[in-house]
Amino acid sequence: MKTIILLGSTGSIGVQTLDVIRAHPEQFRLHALTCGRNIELAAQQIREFKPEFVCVQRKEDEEKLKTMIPGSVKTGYGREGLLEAVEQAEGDTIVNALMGSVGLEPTLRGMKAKKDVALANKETLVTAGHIVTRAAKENNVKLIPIDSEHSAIYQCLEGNSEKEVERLILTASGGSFRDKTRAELEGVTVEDALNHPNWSMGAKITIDSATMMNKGLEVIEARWLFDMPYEMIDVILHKESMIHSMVEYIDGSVLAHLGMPDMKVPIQYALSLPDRLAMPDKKRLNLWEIGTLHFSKPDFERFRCLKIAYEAGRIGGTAPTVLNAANEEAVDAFLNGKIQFLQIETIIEQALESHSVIQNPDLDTIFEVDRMTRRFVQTDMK
Ligand SMILES: NC(=O)C1=CN([C@@H]2O[C@H](COP(=O)(O)OP(=O)(O)OC[C@H]3O[C@@H](n4cnc5c(N)ncnc54)[C@H](OP(=O)(O)O)[C@@H]3O)[C@@H](O)[C@H]2O)C=CC1
Ligand SMILES: CC(=O)[C@@H](O)[C@H](O)COP(=O)(O)O
Ligand SMILES: [Mn+2]
Repeated sequence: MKTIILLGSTGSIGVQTLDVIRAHPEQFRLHALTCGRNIELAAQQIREFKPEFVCVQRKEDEEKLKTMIPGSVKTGYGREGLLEAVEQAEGDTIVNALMGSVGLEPTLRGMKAKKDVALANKETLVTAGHIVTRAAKENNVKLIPIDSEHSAIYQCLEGNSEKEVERLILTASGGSFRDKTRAELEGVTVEDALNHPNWSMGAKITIDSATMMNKGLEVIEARWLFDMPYEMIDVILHKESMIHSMVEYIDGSVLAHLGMPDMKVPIQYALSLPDRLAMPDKKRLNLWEIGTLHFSKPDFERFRCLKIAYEAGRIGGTAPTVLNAANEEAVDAFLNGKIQFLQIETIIEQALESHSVIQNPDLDTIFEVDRMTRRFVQTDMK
């Protein structure tokens, strides 16, 4: 029986993680959960899964939540509450399904508390990949990818020597606007952008997918998870999202991971590996029904965020921290109707241009650069 600490239980990945736990009560038990502001859903989850510790984002919500759940459940709120959740004595594995760089500190504290981390929260690796991967090694804990592309690559690497890898190939759907020209992106709406063709996900990642910053963040995520240089990480457009990613070896063999787009599969694998558990109700991939899969090379001028992310990744140091923080702020502004879709990339470029990169930053520097970048973007948008 594995005990789970789930950060971000009310989000898209969080809810699907609970689906996996529900389906395998003999394998997994929920020890703690955290949510942001959706305390109604959290209260339902608490009544069903009976965790011993729960945390919400705001103090006023903690008080409200206490009136909705059994008095025996311990509660917390905010940053301290998140850290208390990951430092619980019980809990083998943390599932980090938080959105944004708020997930960084809980990941590091959880590793220090000797917990394995199953990571959906890619922003953590983008903003401080060198610190997170070092913490995993120093504390001798596992850092397991949940992101579908990285789960695919992880599986395609299994049983093979990393020295024989020629390149990693991340597949990209192209997002909600994959068939639009750059000119057609002028004036697209939030509603259109949130309409992802293949995946039902949280709002922020769905916008990232539409700008293709999601793939840029994933390139940086892959660089840290698999310790590969950017020259060995490629992106290919594949609109069906059925090949989840590939690894090409030095003999020309390409290993791919295929399946229907469904995040429960990589979530379950991250919790059960090296074993695989059954998923009886899952819609199976029938290639004879699908017939044709499509592939093309991404145009870096059309998908400028992908180019910007590669550049920031290659510069290194605090550049990816700025990229991530500026993107989080810009996407939030777009979702709230404050800016146009194409301004997202412009804002990120401006933030990067005005920043003097610090190489090999420590954690305090990362936090400071994250804060300063958010302030820069917010001031710039006024
Ligand atoms: N959704 C997907 O299919 C995939 C997601 N990912 C990655 O997984 C992560 C989560 O994505 P997704 O589930 O879509 O996101 P959602 O926005 O759906 O969920 C985010 C979760 O984090 C909580 N949260 C947000 N901000 C805070 C905060 N400041 N303090 C505490 N809790 C907070 C939310 O709480 P509440 O809602 O209660 O406010 C919610 O539970 C992201 O990094 C994303 O890139 C990766 C691959 C696929
Ligand atoms: C499900 C998942 O892992 C997402 O990150 C997904 O990959 C988004 O799709 P695209 O970024 O390829 O549109
Ligand atoms: Mn992904």
